[in-house]
Amino acid sequence: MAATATSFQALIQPYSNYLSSSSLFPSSTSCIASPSSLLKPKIICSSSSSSSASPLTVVNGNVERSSVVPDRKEIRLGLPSKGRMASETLDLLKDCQLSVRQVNPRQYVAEIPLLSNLEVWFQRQKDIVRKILTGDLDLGIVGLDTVTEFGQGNDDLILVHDALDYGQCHLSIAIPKYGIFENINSLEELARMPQWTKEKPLRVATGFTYLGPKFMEEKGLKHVTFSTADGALEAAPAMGIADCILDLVSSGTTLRENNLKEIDGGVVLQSQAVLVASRKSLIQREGILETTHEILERLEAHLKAAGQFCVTANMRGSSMEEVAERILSQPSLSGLQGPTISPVFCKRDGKVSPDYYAIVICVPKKALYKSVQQLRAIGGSGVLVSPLTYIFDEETPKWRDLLQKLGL
Ligand SMILES: Nc1ncnc2c1ncn2[C@@H]1O[C@H](COP(=O)(O)OP(=O)(O)OP(=O)(O)O)[C@@H](O)[C@H]1O
Ligand SMILES: O=P(O)(O)OC[C@H]1O[C@H](OP(=O)(O)OP(=O)(O)O)[C@H](O)[C@@H]1O
Ligand SMILES: [Mg+2]
Repeated sequence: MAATATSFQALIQPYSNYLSSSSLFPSSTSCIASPSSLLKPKIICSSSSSSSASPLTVVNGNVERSSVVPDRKEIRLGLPSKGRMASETLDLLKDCQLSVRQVNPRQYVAEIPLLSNLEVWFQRQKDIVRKILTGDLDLGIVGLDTVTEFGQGNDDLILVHDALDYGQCHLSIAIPKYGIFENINSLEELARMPQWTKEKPLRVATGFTYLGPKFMEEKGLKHVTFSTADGALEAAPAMGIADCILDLVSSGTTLRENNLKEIDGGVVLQSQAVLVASRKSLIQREGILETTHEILERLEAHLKAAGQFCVTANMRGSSMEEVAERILSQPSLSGLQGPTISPVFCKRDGKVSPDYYAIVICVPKKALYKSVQQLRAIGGSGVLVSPLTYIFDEETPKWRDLLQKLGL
């Protein structure tokens, strides 16, 4: 087993079994057995209202919950209260006709009028994850990085939708471009540097005090120590506080501006916004499965539609089959399940017959112009392009997955 010559060393070693799993959500992992939870003292507080009540254990800000969900009627959904995910989350819900009605921005409770048994609670992202674990929230929309860092492999967290298509970033190690790191370009090379010893370990600055040590341990890096700060981590190497950082990257601008570079094999996690839920809530709380099903169906149908345009065009031809053959001869015109073709009837010389055909296809947004060119090439005219609100599949694949995860 790899040893880390640090203040983490004593903490990591006894828990190496928990750290060695490569799965994000190993079924047997407990959230209390983690290096970061052990960084802070366990606070044991007794309930003052009842002498017989069992003490609450607060671990790394997470209150361990009982196996029974708190007794309340409403289903609670946590949404980011501020920051870069907040407005995009509200926009996504609005696009799914699930607009959130908030009386004023400083009020932390709101509603989605279409979902009558649901309360929305605006919270910091990490608190959404913590509160799902304590049972104070049932569902939440947050970044996968936050779920993974603060969920710490807890089996109660279930990803209902793992790709909401915004908030994309990755958690990555970055090292200086200069000095002893000039020719270092991979995690392997970083690990092999002779500079890191028991007495003088590699110093990593990160806000991810659970995932950081876990990743280094899994990659077999010896002699690593971690320090933490709440932001502007990119300054740490230049300030001499750390040798490298482990932080979120999206455009890469902050790294570049601070003379830092990513390295091969240094990505810990790819992240985007996800819908997460408490397994216990999903199983025990009345009405939650129906509400989750509706949210999930709308999300999936909207996300599928968001990448497509609906294209209609007119086309002359001798029959529907002949028109279909011409359309299907073009690679960008096959639509979702093939083209819809309807005859457009005209009266000529007193006789009603199909004069031309109207075709309807779904086209990926990225391929729109190519599709229009191909339509024209086979005699299409009067091409109309409109956005799509939803594409409902016969069955929601993610719903099937969820039922399977719940053993239902
Ligand atoms: N470039 C990025 N940097 C940081 N987070 C990003 C980036 N791009 C997307 N994200 C997502 O946004 C989340 C962070 O949002 P934000 O910075 O608003 O919150 P925060 O500052 O971490 O929250 P808090 O103030 O509660 O600590 C990340 O967890 C991640 O999922
Ligand atoms: O790759 P980029 O697009 O440059 O984004 C990455 C930066 O954005 C985040 O910081 P944030 O803006 O949240 O400020 P913070 O450092 O105070 O956390 C993150 O911690 C990085 O510093
Ligand atoms: Mg930052």
